[in-house]
Amino acid sequence: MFRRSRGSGTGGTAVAGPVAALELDGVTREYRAGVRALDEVTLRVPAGRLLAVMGRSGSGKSTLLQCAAGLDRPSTGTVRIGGTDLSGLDEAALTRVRRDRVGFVFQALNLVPSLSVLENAGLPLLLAGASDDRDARALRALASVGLADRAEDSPAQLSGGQQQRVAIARALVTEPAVVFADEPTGALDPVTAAEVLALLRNAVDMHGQAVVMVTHDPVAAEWADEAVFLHEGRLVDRVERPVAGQVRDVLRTLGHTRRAAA
Ligand SMILES: Nc1ncnc2c1ncn2[C@@H]1O[C@H](COP(=O)(O)OP(=O)(O)OP(=O)(O)O)[C@@H](O)[C@H]1O
Repeated sequence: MFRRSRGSGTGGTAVAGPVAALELDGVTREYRAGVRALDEVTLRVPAGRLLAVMGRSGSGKSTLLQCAAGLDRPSTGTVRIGGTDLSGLDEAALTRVRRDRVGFVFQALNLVPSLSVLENAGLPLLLAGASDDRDARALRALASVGLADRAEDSPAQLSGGQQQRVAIARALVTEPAVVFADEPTGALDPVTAAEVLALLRNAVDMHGQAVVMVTHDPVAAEWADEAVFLHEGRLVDRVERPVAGQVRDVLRTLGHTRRAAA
């Protein structure tokens, strides 16, 4: 059984200090003029911290993740990854930041079915042009999620939880400073979800990575050092060391249905 534990953390999202793994300053994203999917969001995620991003459907969570990860450009405001201001980068430089400093885990697993588990885990290294030690690094990443013995299988031969662990190995293989996870446990049963969350927690506690995780699940949020809450694009609340009951209360206050906050 996995036990939830937390590292010491290195301060809240709003605390100034040494260069943060991720910083958003006044980030606004308008898909249509006058309609703000994100509205002046400011937050700071130091290395060694797991942040849960919560809020009802349509509150801007995915938009925040996309802007923070350099997959989308804010309308106004600044995103910095490891101190690098993304707005100053052209597409090629932005691609390099995404490739070298960022890892992604999505609910839709998007493993490549025609590639082996090992090849999937090593894909970011292939895209980065690393050749010599690609398989060894991919195997190490697979070992870190307990799947070294499935390296030669195809993704279809694995369970949903195992596939999500491959997706985590793939996100960690480049040893990125920041890992973004969009509903990483949304499709998993509670035990398998706990295994996946333990892996993200381990990345934070053992390797000092920053993890930003979108989740609807108050129990998943308990694995975070801090939960922040979006409402109509605005960051309206934050809870240090969240516990599920407290998170449910905040979600209800923000108009979550009982079912969504269960
Ligand atoms: N590409 C787009 N074009 C126009 N509007 C968009 C686009 N993407 C998102 N939106 C709008 O921006 C707002 C925030 O959407 P977003 O997907 O970030 O919310 P969310 O909190 O992630 O929702 P969910 O929990 O349902 O995934 C919503 O009103 C949505 O309709």
